[in-house]
Amino acid sequence: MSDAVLVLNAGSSSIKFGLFDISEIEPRLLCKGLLDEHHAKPGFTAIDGAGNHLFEKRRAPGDNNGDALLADILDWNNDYLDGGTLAAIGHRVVHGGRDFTGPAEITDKTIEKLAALTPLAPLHQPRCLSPIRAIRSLRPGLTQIACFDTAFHHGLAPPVSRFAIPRRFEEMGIRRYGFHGLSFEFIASRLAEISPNLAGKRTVAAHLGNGASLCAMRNGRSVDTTMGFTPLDGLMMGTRGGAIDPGVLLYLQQRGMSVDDLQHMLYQESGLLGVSGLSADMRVLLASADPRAIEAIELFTFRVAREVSAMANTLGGLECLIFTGGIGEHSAEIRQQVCERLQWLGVRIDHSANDQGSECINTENSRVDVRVIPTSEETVIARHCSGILRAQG
Ligand SMILES: Nc1ncnc2c1ncn2[C@@H]1O[C@H](COP(=O)(O)OP(=O)(O)O)[C@@H](O)[C@H]1O
Ligand SMILES: CC(=O)OP(=O)(O)O
Ligand SMILES: [Mg+2]
Repeated sequence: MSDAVLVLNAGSSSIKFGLFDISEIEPRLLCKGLLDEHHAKPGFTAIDGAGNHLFEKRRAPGDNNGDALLADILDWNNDYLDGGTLAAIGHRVVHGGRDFTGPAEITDKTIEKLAALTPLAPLHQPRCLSPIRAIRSLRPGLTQIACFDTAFHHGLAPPVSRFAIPRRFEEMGIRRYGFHGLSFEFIASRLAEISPNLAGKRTVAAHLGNGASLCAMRNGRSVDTTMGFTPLDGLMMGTRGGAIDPGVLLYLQQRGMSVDDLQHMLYQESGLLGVSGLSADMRVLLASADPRAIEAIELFTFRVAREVSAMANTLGGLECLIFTGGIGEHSAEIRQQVCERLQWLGVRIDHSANDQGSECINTENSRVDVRVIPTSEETVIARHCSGILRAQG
């Protein structure tokens, strides 16, 4: 066994990991899994690239110390690699701010700069930084590389990147950054693999997971996206409401709501959870007959379709629509509801292809190519790590 990289993807609702062999230019997935701190018995499970169960380690109920769980994964990796070397750990870091426009090797200075961005992604940044810090103390000599959700969008320029507020705030870095860039970068690479013709189309990629955003892209580049300065903007999400009239926030503050309470409401109590009053999990809502669940789903699909139209405006048309993320990949019902609202843009889906979750789900007479493409942020991170390690020799 040769060199490998371990990738950690700390999202808002899960911590995913992937172990990749990087002896060839294109990293090869060896195994992947979920680190589950909230399970009754915290621990992790691992499956191989074909989905076969490989390993499970569980701790006693309540023993959810993140550092101990990471130590378990590192120990298991050691056994699994059987003499192979763990060359680096790659991390998804949600906010790179102004300073990080591409992958970066982690140093104490990097950690300090990334920690300073916590107010811009309070749900995510601490979850990304905590394993980085833990591994620095568990394996001080091990190379760690941060790959940023914001980096794919770093070429966004005015007017797309700009808020209509006084310019002095833009000089402070208050602009639209965009997120889910590692996922969109993966989608762009898949489109190029499927056909160069597809990659050149005016495309909107819909990453619909616990967090959700759209990316307008063409020829492998982001030209617009729905998230902004923080991952609160744009679409409705599991616990985030997306775009909101800022006057609501002023009003609530004037009525005595504290900044912390407001932050909690916007990041943790809104979205599908807030509107349904039942759950942030789309599966639960789709299975429910409660009218509030139905209304939450209706608002979700309405907002996706509305923002797809806005992205089509930036692109000057819509030729390709991609669904990805936990909801986008797995829910035929949500894809159908979104596509129904986009018929005026020429979107037509084949219901049986959609129900089967086929890759291509548009009808022959659809003006828009509609695809379901499973994303892999972990693969993109492994590619960046491999590139950096190769460049270092
Ligand atoms: N079969 C399904 N039908 C509808 N929604 C699903 C399905 N499977 C997963 N999901 C949704 O996907 C969400 C998780 O998406 P994912 O992209 O994995 O999350 P994260 O944003 O944490 O990376 C879950 O909250 C759930 O709502
Ligand atoms: C940026 C973001 O919202 O990430 P996630 O989907 O993992 O919550
Ligand atoms: Mg995610």
